[in-house]
Amino acid sequence: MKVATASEMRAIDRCAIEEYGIPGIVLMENAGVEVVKAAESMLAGLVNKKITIFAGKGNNGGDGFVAARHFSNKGAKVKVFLLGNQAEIQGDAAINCHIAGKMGIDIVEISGERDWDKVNIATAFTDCLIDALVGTGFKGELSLEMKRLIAAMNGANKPVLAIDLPSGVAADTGQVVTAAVQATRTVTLGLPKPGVLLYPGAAFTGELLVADIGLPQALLTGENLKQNVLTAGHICDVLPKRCSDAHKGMCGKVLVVAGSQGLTGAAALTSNAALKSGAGLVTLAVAEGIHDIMEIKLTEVMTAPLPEIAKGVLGQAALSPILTLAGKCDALALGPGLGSHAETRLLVREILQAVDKPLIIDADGLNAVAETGELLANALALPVLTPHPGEMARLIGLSVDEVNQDRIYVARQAAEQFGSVVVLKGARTIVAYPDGEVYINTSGNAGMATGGAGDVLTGVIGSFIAQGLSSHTAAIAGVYVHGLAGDIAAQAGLAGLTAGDVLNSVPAALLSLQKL
Ligand SMILES: NC(=O)C1=CN([C@@H]2O[C@H](COP(=O)(O)OP(=O)(O)OC[C@H]3O[C@@H](n4cnc5c(N)ncnc54)[C@H](O)[C@@H]3O)[C@@H](O)[C@H]2O)[C@@H](O)CC1
Ligand SMILES: [K+]
Repeated sequence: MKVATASEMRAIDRCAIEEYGIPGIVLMENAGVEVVKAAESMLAGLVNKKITIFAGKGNNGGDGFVAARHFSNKGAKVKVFLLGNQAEIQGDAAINCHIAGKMGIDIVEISGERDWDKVNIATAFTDCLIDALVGTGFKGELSLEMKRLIAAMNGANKPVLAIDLPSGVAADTGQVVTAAVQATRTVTLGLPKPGVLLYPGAAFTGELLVADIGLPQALLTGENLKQNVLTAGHICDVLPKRCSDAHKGMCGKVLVVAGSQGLTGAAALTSNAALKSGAGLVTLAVAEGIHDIMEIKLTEVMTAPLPEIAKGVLGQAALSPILTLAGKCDALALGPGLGSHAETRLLVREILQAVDKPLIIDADGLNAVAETGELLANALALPVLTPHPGEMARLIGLSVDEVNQDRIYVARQAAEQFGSVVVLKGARTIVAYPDGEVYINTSGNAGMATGGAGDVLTGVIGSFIAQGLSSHTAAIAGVYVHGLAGDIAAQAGLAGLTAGDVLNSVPAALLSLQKL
């Protein structure tokens, strides 16, 4: 499913109205009806239920007035609190406000303190609150009255249904500057907005329903919409398959260049993840000082000792053997736990210049890339970069906060700048491509915020590339499978989930996707 920004959604609405001739008031009617359906199922019926609607003066409030009518028709007791005066409402929202008034629905214009008393009484005795304050038209800082209403709703301890997105959540980024409605359920209209998928907005959204409000499918699936929700449907048909007479040499060979003194686990996790996600042969190239340890740690992975400049630290002398090993492999996973020695960074840059195999670059490999990103533009296959927000911040010279404020924008910029697929890790990992296409991942959980989880992801993506997937497909497949493996592992409990648990659940994740 596509994801639409506020301006894209406005353009879709406009096109539906002006080009297709669907009256805006029909869309608003459909939106209100869908909201009522969602409330009806949330409350297990509406007869005699007390419903309190908080409406703004825009079209989000208009949806609320439509819902008020249908709630009333279904036997609910409805009260609408309007933030402003009825006379200020315009267009379709004004028409629906007028009809609701004609139907005898109690509409309270919030102006003085006595109205706030009414708000407090209503929220105390209501069965459900409807947030129709503001949707995609939210701009700037919340007004004081809006903040006060949001506090009243959040303090009521009642089920809250938000229309389109919880008021206070920025539609395009998911940012919550001061406050936002904490919804139990959100009915988003037409297409999800980034704000209901990205954190912190996603945490305010509650259960997310996407409502069909009658917009033409062609508008909801247009190629101009560059954001997508990444789900199993995108990848279950493209995952690598083994033929029944397969032998190990046919199933993808991965070279992992990773690990250093004190960071041997990263190398082990990446290599094992490549095997667990189906690669036939995996070779780990490490500094000779840690080679014996890796031989003990790893059973199925082959290991290659390389010249070192200090114990466990690779330098430029490792270039030639790495290129020889890479020549025999289908993909190269570079970076986890390599360390930040200046000569190791130099080695990474030399590898990037000389290697002619598809690359996935993570962790310390990325820090080397930050200095000479243009090297990637000439890579044979589209490289895949997998930064966490800290690494992304270093890659593009922003702070971590700036990265997290607009994860889609930042990932997209980096993909364009480095001519690579960029996987910006974190809750709701973003996969961005140089042409601006973006996927927002939906698998995974908070238990995966644990050391080594990223190393596993690198191994999975490297393995998929080695098994013949394009970097383009391997990135989204790897991200989704990795999250799903984490979800399977989390069935035994979120707390204490380890990267090793994620790794061990990769085969089960692949199996469950094959069954779809
Ligand atoms: N044809 C359409 O455009 C449709 C729009 N729909 C609804 O309309 C919404 C968008 O409507 P609008 O563009 O009218 O905008 P909204 O209704 O989302 O917001 C505009 C209102 O919010 C207030 N507001 C904005 N920022 C504020 C802030 N920081 N503090 C306090 N108040 C603030 C404005 O003063 C105005 O009253 C969608 O989210 C959706 O719910 C649906 O009815 C479907 C059809
Ligand atoms: K809302």
